[in-house]
Amino acid sequence: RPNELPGPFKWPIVGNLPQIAQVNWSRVWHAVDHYAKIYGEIYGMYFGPRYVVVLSDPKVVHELMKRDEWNGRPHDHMAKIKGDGAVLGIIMTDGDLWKETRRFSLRHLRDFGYGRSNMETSVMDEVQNVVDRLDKQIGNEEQVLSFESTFGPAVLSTLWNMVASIRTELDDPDILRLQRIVKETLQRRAFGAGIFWSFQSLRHLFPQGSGFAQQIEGFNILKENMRKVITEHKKTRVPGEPRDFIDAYLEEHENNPENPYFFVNRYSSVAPIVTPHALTETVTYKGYEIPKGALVFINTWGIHRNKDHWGDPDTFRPERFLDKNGKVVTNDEWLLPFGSGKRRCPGEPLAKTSVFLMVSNLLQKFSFSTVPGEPRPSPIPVIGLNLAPLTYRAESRKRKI
Ligand code: HEM
Repeated sequence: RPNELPGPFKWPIVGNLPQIAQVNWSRVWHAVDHYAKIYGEIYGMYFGPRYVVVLSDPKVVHELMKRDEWNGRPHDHMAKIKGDGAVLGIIMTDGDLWKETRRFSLRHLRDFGYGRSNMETSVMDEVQNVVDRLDKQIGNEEQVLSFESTFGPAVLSTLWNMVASIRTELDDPDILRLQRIVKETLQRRAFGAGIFWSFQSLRHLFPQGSGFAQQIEGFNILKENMRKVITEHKKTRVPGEPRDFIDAYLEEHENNPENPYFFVNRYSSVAPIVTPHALTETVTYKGYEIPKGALVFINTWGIHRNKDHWGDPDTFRPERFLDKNGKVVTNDEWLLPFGSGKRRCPGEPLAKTSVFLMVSNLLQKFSFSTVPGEPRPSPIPVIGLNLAPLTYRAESRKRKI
């Protein structure tokens, strides 16, 4: 195409998959960042037939993410399957439906405490549960503990209480099972992960090998669970007196029957998710023409590890976020874990409150260290739509106060 963005040489059919494989096939974001260093702040590459625009400069990201046309989503088959044939929810929709759903969800979640000061109290209750559990597990001695699914259910519980008025116990087997299914299902549809993401129609030929069959099974279990909770709400709700988000939604739906809100996606949104954007129309940017439908990756991995900006990105040095007067710098434009602009993560208040209260309270009471004689916890993440740590073990002891 004339005026095409710079990018690696495109092979017939497979596009840039050989170049991606050459850098790192299983950690695609390394390859994405590798070519950003060669082709600059905005470049294009082909995952098989899928054209992807990669943004690697925070200024460009902040600028473009304010614009509607850069904030679409790819209309993948999976989004439709989740919504029984229609693309629904917040994460995978775009246009008016997305705007309305996002506005509706945030407005009504706020009615039930989301982002308000009492949310902190609720998160603190959950943090206390984790502290109590560790306290019991550690006893009077130090213990080597395995950390997996330790924090997820605590964060989920706060959200679930606002959505469905259900408080979940930390070791509730149903919640742990659902959390595992969400994790496994998301891991199977990790973007950029493998040939099946690039050539989506191969799923019909290899339903098992592509993970397609397992994803459908996972989503069906989640939907089944949501349906049960919704049916229960329908039976017990009092019109005009919504107890939680589901009641508010049902009320809206009753008053506007043709209104297509739905929130099957809600469950999977509990995980931090970086989903590719898609261009809703053909755009010209700095003289380059970028076609409608092109996917957009925000190279946050590369931005967060940019040596020119951070100096020593791999060193744990939290004081880098303090200014000369010891105050926390909150507006570093190079730090965008929650994305930027119109689709910026709406879970940020809950995520930040949970991480702060969880980490500070645990470290106040306990100390954690590596286990002598065992390898350090692996820095290699498990890839879902987000990157999560593998299960790890840590020597855990109570602090002497
Ligand atoms: C540390 C935790 C979290 C991180 C780092 C994170 C990060 C992100 C990022 C990068 C996006 C993509 C933004 C984009 O498409 O441009 C996103 C979207 C989203 N996140 Fe989070 N998130 C976290 C926790 C949460 C939580 C706890 C919730 C639920 C309350 C949540 C709900 C969502 C939703 C619904 C979207 C889709 C927004 C949209 O498409 O309009 N996130 N998140």
